[in-house]
Amino acid sequence: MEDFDVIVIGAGPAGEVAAGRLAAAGLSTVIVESELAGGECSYWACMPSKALLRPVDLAGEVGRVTGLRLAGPIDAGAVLARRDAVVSQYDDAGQARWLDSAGVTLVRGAGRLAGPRRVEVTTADGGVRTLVANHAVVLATGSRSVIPPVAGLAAAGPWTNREATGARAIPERLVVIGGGVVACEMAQAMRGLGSREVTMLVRGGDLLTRMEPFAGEMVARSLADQGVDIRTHESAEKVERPEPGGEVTVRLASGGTVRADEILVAAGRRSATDDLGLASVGLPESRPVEVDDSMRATGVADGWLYAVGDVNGRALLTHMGKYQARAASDVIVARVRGEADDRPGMRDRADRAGAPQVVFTDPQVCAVGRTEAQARAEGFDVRVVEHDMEQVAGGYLLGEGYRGKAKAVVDERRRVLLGVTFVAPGAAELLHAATIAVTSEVTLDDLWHAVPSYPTVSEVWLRLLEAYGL
Ligand SMILES: Cc1cc2nc3c(=O)[nH]c(=O)nc-3n(C[C@H](O)[C@H](O)[C@H](O)COP(=O)(O)OP(=O)(O)OC[C@H]3O[C@@H](n4cnc5c(N)ncnc54)[C@H](O)[C@@H]3O)c2cc1C
Ligand SMILES: NC(=O)c1ccc[n+]([C@@H]2O[C@H](COP(=O)([O-])OP(=O)(O)OC[C@H]3O[C@@H](n4cnc5c(N)ncnc54)[C@H](O)[C@@H]3O)[C@@H](O)[C@H]2O)c1
Repeated sequence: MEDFDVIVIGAGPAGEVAAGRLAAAGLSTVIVESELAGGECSYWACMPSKALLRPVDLAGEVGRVTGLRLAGPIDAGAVLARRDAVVSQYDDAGQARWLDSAGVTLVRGAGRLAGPRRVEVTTADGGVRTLVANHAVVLATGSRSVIPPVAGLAAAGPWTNREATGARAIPERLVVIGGGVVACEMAQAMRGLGSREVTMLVRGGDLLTRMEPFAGEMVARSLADQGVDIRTHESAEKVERPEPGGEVTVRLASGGTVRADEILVAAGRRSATDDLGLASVGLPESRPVEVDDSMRATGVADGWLYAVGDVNGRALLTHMGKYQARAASDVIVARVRGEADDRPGMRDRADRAGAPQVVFTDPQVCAVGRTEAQARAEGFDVRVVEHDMEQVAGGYLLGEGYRGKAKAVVDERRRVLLGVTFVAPGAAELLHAATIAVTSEVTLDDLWHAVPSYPTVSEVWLRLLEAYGL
């Protein structure tokens, strides 16, 4: 039996941030990892997907600038090699060194709760190590892809985010199940990198349904212009792949058939809580771990269990998992020291207000706070202002055919922003200004004095305020 002040299970971004901060505060900290330190984000999600999308994005930009022209198609082989470098050739030695330098003990194996403050780790050789926490256990086990129960789908060996972001070659023909973030980003990447046919099967009528409706519409238009075949109100009824790795045939609910070389399932994710021993501490299995705003698991006596990142289901985003990890670790340290545990940084308020997110399609979708529909459903006195971003000098200058749209959702009672969405090429870096305004509840009258430079796309802020009537 080995004892530590805190045990963290899962060394993805959320777990690593929690462990690093706890160790920096002087608590003896162990982190348990069953695969690669760095987690889904580093090897099979954020990092490789953005490495694949970056050249596609830039090619789109070049295509809009008069006088510039790509010399030929994107060199997909070089892009895949660059992706391999971005994921450190799927080797976590660098992350392990960082943990070591931060004073965190890394234990490799699958962690499982075995009663209060006790974790059993099954190691690669089949051995079991028992760890005991003096103060707290932090669950940071992330999430896994959902494979819908479509006949023949699981047996067809579909791609999930792992195989798509880790592709060894670009498939000639790809069929994608889903219309969410992974589906849109990967459809864009594969088409841009050379797939001849990309077909998206979208259950409902729209893409990116958690965003403002115009976001999904603009991304759909752009994907269609690039040759992606988007089939809305369509789903796979049966999947056949007689030869492993051979052609896939998808029978559609509407009666048709799509044939492809690969099938990507991008139908959402579920918290990685199977086989985590949650029942041993009285929590339901196979569900997100419910937490309060200090990230403490609800319903666990003595409050020693915390959950950060995808595993708690609050916001499946790396930056939000890391934000939650900072709150949880500071709270744990304060509670160990007997200090106030409710200082300003110690409670999650950003998730409730609407986490910021960028979808790295062309155009990029950047949103923070509530959508108009959410704000109305929550009973706010809502007013909406919108502006087309190509009408801003900075946008117009970015290229021929540049199109963008901004929308702000205003709380009329307080004259503050409840949410902002930008959909435009290269808009990602615009988002943080909106995040500051929404989070800090800056009044529109104060925003008026934040003068955007000419001629930048940020002048859209001025246009939104003018549209409001300032
Ligand atoms: C294709 C794709 C692209 C994405 N792009 C973005 C993006 O651009 N920006 C963004 O913010 N988010 C993005 N996300 C979401 C992002 O990847 C996740 O929100 C993030 O990885 C969550 O971090 P985490 O630390 O909670 O979990 P994870 O990154 O999933 O890490 C969890 C870790 O826990 C380990 N683990 C699990 N169970 C055990 C166990 N029992 N014992 C020991 N170890 C265990 C796992 O091996 C893993 O290393 C993307 C997701 C996908 C699928
Ligand atoms: N740039 C980013 O920030 C980024 C990029 C990728 C992923 N992510 C995160 O990862 C998470 C997972 O992404 P995702 O795209 O897998 O999920 P998602 O929830 O965004 O989209 C899931 C899609 O699958 C569809 N779907 C669900 N069940 C289905 C079924 N049975 N049959 C057919 N279609 C079905 C949904 O209608 C939806 O279109 C997201 O919550 C997102 O926040 C973030």
